[in-house]
Amino acid sequence: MKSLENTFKKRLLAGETLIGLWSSLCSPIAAEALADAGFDWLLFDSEHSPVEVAGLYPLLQAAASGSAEAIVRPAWNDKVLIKRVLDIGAQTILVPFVQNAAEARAAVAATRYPPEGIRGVAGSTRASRYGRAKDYFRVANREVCLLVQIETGEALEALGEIAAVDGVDGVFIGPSDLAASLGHLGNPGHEDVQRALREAVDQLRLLGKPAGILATSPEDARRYRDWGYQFVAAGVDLGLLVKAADRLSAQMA
Ligand SMILES: O=C(O)C(=O)C[C@H](O)[C@@H](O)CO
Repeated sequence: MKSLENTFKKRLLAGETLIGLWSSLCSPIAAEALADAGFDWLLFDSEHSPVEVAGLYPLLQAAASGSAEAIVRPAWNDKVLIKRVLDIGAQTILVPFVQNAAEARAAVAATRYPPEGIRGVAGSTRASRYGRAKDYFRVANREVCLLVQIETGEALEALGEIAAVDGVDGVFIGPSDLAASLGHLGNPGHEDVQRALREAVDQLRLLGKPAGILATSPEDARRYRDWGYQFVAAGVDLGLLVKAADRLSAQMA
């Protein structure tokens, strides 16, 4: 038995634009249903949802049969959390709150087995197909896709050095946190924030590093895609559910 190829990474590095959905629901039923909704990727967020590593496991299992590639956002740039998320079979991870090149290098090291990094070794995990993937240790480092998240003005200042870190495959800009950091909490649509988002993608394009972002409306998602963001979450599952429920109840009022 062979290791699974990371097709998200392959497509991203080939320059494809990949449209995804952000998942905060922490529901294996929702994960299974959404994984076949036609998105290229589905991100399970354990930073801003109540799911822990044990709860991520059934989400990854549920999404595995679908056409969307699973991505996990660990709660923090923490080598233990990253190791545990990789062990349960996530191949692509989005590491939040990376502020400078040193933090980006720490994230890279956490995702790599020695000698390239410091990831701890487990014999039988979902990642190694329970030890049956004979090529696993040979290809594991290569198949990890590391996306790092920029969330502050300080991190934007360091964008060039973060993007240049070997092993960083893509840079995701978090509009909500960036808005807060730039003094516009709750208003990522503010012109200062939008200008910063546009300048960030322009800079990343010049550096040849894929840029990602989260939108909460199709209009925003299309605009970000048109600006050159290459992996774009077009919405959040919980938000979609709430909007649809509110609309239905209003129609019945
Ligand atoms: O800054 C952002 O934007 C994010 O990090 C995404 C948020 O955590 C949130 O909107 C996800 O539901």
